[in-house]
Amino acid sequence: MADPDRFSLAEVLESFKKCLSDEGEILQEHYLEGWKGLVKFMSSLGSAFSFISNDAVTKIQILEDYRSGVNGQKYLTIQSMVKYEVDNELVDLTKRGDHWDSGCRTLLRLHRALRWLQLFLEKLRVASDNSKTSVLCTEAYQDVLAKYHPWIIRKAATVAFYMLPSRANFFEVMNMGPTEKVVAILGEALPVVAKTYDITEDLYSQHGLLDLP
Ligand SMILES: CCCCCCCC/C=C\CCCCCCCC(=O)N[C@@H](COP(=O)(O)O)[C@H](O)/C=C/CCCCCCCCCCCCC
Repeated sequence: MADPDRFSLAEVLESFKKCLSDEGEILQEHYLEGWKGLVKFMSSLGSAFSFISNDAVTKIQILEDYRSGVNGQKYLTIQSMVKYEVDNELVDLTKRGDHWDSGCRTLLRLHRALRWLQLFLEKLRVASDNSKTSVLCTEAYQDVLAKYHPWIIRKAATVAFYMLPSRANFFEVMNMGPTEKVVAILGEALPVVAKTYDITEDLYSQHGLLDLP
């Protein structure tokens, strides 16, 4: 029987595929499922990564709480969440106040990390067997995510990245079989992740939500 606590890239990919509706909406249930799958992967990397997975878990939980709350219907899709929170002034737009943990602000943090994931997976896909995942991960982090983090987080993240296993061991943890198969799955996963990212980026840009504090 499949171990529900074991990371499966195929399941993560399936969740991100399912989160895109035919109408171009992003279903939060599956979006968050994809993130939960990624957190499983982080958990298998050891305690040096706990501070990162704890932050992701906290943010996933905030969004899950909205989804299961009295206004849960408004949180079915990212689009409906944005509309509901913006229309009802439930988002702190310029400085942290009563709505510091709005759904929009919380999801923005995951959305930015999704861009990191997209870059990292692309680097991983095209890298040679002897490439260091620590270098690939650091490059992707510096390119897109580091600018949003204070010095102390950047430092801790960079130290943690040094603990990453080799590309071969990394692929083993991915639980997907031989390298060629993982590379093929990554090729399939990337457009899905990119589309999810692009739709969210456009939506947030239209509403002026890309710099939420
Ligand atoms: C297909 C499988 C291969 C790749 C698997 C990767 C698995 C990655 C899983 C989870 C990624 C974690 C995402 C973390 C979300 C971070 C959100 C964030 O930016 N939070 C910061 C800002 O929040 P607020 O303070 O404004 O509330 C927060 O300060 C950050 C705290 C923790 C550090 C975040 C560093 C993120 C580095 C990117 C992930 C590296 C994972 C490496 C593992 C390969």
